[in-house]
Amino acid sequence: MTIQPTFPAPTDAQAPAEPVARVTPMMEQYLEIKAANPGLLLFYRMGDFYELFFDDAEIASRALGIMLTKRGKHQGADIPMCGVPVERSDDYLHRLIAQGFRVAVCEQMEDPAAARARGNKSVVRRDVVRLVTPGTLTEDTLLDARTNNYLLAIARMRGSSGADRLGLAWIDISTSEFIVTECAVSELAATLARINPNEIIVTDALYGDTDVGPTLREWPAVTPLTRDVFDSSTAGRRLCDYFAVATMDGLSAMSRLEATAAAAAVTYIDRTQVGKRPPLSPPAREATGTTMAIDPATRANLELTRTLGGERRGSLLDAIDCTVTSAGSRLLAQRLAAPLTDAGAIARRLDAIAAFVADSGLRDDLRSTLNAAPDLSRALARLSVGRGGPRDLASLRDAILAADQVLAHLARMDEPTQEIAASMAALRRPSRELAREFERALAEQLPLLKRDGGFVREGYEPALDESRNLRDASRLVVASMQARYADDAGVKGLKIRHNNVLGYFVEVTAQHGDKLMSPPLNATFIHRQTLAGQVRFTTSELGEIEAKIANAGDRALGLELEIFEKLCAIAVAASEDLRAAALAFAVLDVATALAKRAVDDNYVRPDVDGSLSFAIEGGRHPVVEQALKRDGQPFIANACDLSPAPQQPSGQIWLLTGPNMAGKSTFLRQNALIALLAQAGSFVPASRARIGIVDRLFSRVGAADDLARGRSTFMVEMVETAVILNQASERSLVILDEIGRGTATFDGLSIAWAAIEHLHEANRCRALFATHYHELTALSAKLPRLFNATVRVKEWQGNVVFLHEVLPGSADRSYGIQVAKLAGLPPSVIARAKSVLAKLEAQDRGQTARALADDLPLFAVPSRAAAEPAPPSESEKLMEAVRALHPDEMSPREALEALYALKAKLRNT
Ligand SMILES: Nc1ncnc2c1ncn2[C@@H]1O[C@H](COP(=O)(O)OP(=O)(O)OP(=O)(O)O)[C@@H](O)[C@H]1O
Repeated sequence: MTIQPTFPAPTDAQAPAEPVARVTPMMEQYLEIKAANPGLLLFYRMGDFYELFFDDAEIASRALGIMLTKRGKHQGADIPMCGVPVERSDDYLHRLIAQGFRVAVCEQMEDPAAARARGNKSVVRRDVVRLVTPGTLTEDTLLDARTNNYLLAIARMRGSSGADRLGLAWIDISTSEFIVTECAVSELAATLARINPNEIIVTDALYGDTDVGPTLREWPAVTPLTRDVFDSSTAGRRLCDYFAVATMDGLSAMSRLEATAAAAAVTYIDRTQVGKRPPLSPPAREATGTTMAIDPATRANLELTRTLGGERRGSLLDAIDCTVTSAGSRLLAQRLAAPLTDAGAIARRLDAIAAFVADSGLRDDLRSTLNAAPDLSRALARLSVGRGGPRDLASLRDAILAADQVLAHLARMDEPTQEIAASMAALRRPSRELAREFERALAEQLPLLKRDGGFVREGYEPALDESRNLRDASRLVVASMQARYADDAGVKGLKIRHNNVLGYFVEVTAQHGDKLMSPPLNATFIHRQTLAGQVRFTTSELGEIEAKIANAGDRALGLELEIFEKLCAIAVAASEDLRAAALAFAVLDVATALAKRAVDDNYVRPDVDGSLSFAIEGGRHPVVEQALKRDGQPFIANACDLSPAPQQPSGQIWLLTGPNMAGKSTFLRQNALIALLAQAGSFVPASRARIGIVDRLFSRVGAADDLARGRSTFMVEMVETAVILNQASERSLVILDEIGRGTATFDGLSIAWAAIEHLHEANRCRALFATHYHELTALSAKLPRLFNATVRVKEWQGNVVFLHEVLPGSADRSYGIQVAKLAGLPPSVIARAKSVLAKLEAQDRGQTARALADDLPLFAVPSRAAAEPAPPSESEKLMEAVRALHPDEMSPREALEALYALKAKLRNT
């Protein structure tokens, strides 16, 4: 089966399109397979190498830095070729996938001898056994153990309200996770940023769409596919087929849109694995609005899982992650990426952490057991797609043993919390008999590959023991032959050796060669090879023994492989229970790790509820605090209260002024991160925290151009600010750092001014606003929920000392020149800057601002209703309805229904 992208993908390497005339049979076969796999590089197996030809060869040699050679001619021209050794192909695949290529792996499907037997011109049968794409990897060597590897499918349909809706389905085949949800087109960017898929599949119509296309093109690996993969009328059948069930009822109640995306995802997996179906959990439906919405810019700015430079080190995840298993690390990353909005669910996570904070002995015991437990879900996934090895079977056995140890530790708890109790139930699910069977079957030392044999324990299978004994006995015979031959020939140094070309052979040094080649010894020793220092012989007796050894060895290996398949089938049949146990390990790892972080770094349990509170005492920035600690510096804790009156005397919007380098940005980010950690179900770096559920987190911090999209620094800043002012609700938390600084002073001041008024009057959200425009502090006189705060510094002998303390009030100056002096600007420039500043200050910009605050009508910000455009006329509605149709994505029946609906609308106008 082949994937048929309907557009020339960037990785497309086209073989020549001319008719295949007078080409060698092998080239004919190559071109046929290549044509059936457009858009993919073809790894064409030839002996110990995968070879690439034509454009593929040129692309791969450039991408991998390997030599480009040529082999034969095609249509009179040389055929470019390059190759990678099969043994190291994973490494090359990894590099190609990382660069956005997709690869079709074509294997030899028969022994070359079998092809030769068919005739001289016969070509070895070959077939594509697997398409390697970024979202469908299962090999450990190609995966990052600590992150999920998601394939995500997006389907589009017209929602009941008339607006387009998107159905999303995402799968990690290396862990079997399968989730579906729906979202609006406007939510797509944030949802994708949260899931962070490694590959996205869509219809080519959606890829080229003006609404959705630009968001998709931000992602490196998007694979457009033909419409049939996203056909909603066959979605149910394809899902039933994949899960081998008769009806979809048991597969959770998905919407039609979700089912369409889910079916597309499983169809693609089916195709890339070429018929092997990795077992997947039934699709779990993620209800909309259950997670905190965080747009991509905020996610990037807050450096949740990666820093702005793309590193894991220095991110929030890196700072708090002390999990001991890869699955735990993946789960923690997922939780941070998708904080919850349900206070009950958050409390369940926090209860588990609290239990492990309270009992350090239990926590340590669990962590050391988990540390030794294998990555169960990935081992299981490899086994189920036929790429597992003996060590994966051992992983299953060891995981079940570890489950018993974990249960024994947890039995010490008087009353396990709900999350812990659920994990315990999951750990009891896998059959213990499976572990015992594997224990009986598997040897102590295991080879990596099953084809190496030797992994079944002696005594497990009598027939296997018999073959092995025969093989080993024959080897002993060979050893005794060596002594006998040495005696017969009178050559002490005679040796019997083995290699893959000659098999067993007798070897003597060159000086004894003639003796063995002359009568009478030449009747026994048949000359095979003369090397510089040695001469090699065989004997008929040696040939017979060799055949016996080979037969017994082959039979032993055959039996071992049969046993492997049997054990594999047992494991796959138990996969649901094993997956549940794998998740329980991860949950316990995360809970104990967060408990350890809480104890080590002094984090507290936050109160998360349905209020609009935001009261942090002694708050710290988790990443900066750790960095300072490494340098032996203390972090100065700060409070922040954005709760609505009457609980607090300040205000829901804090306007933070203060000198450069004082710690404004740190303060803003730490409060956003505390809210995020709390809702992800973690303790937080503070001495007390009460947080009313935040539905969306917005930030506008830092400045970077987006030249790739043709946006200047200021444009990026304004686009992000626009999103906030248009979308933030009363439940949102907004942090804005120095908006307006990227343009002329008065333009910037005016924009910042108007933005604060809008946040106060229209959005009514909780917000922190840092600025160098001290004029803005005048606004607090008019806006009752605006509160001025400042970061304290001390001046000492003309220098500025940063105290990093946030206090009520406003800064009178920025100390920019002092900071510039600290940074080493030439003294002449500093002196000149001081005199310019003195002149500017004499003009007193503050006066103007105060006048503005007095003059402007307070409610100059239009209310939401007033800002809304007039309702559309009937004919506009009709035109909108036509525009929203996507004929390429409709079945004939849907198209007909749409046509009737339009006629009905026309009658209403
Ligand atoms: N609460 C704190 N305790 C100790 N050190 C801090 C604290 N806050 C910030 N710092 C230190 O001060 C440095 C500057 O902080 P930050 O970038 O937040 O300042 P800023 O006021 O936003 O500066 P600018 O206005 O120049 O952007 C940080 O890198 C950190 O090392």
